[in-house]
Amino acid sequence: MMDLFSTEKTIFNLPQAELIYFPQFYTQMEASSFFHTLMEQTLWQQDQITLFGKTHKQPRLTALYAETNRPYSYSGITMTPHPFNDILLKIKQDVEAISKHTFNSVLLNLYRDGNDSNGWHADNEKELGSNPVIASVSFGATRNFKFKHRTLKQENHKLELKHGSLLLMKGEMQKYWLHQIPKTLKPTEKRINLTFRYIA
Ligand SMILES: O=C(O)CCC(=O)C(=O)O
Ligand SMILES: [Fe+2]
Repeated sequence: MMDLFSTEKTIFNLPQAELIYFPQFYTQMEASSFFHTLMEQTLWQQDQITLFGKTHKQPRLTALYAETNRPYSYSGITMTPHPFNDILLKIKQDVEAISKHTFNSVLLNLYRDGNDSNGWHADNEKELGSNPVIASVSFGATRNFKFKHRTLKQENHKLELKHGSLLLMKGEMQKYWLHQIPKTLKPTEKRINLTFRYIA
């Protein structure tokens, strides 16, 4: 049988992190089909976040899907997951096959345009355990993923996350590094990102 996804990959050599990028995890055709289905089927919501005592709307839409209905909290938001659907299960299986890890939840982000963003953070909630493997799949517009080491100031990088790509974050990345999707002034179409996680 023919492989539907390409295993062509770039491994970044970074201190205290393992980052592996598969630019064409899915073909452009498959990726476009996933994008449209996820756009329509996902139960998107926009949460309020409190930062420095002020309440704002989160600058993107999100949705959480998981195998259990236990609530998950991050950045002061508690989300109640929806059960996995067929398309999310299919992507989860593909990502599990290539990463040789098991995931039980996925957080989806919808960046509606260049004004939507995701600020500097690490995915270091204690339910994720000490060195979590996080699999990040992107569909739609290309956006810059920026990542920087918390203390080694010269370690400041960016990667363009493309339509149909997979980025695996492993090792001590969530302990020693921060990442973000900054706003952009360039006219930018919608982008959907899925981060698969194992929540204990
Ligand atoms: O949109 C992305 O590529 C990153 C998403 C992310 O970092 C997160 O949801 O924790
Ligand atoms: Fe993240």
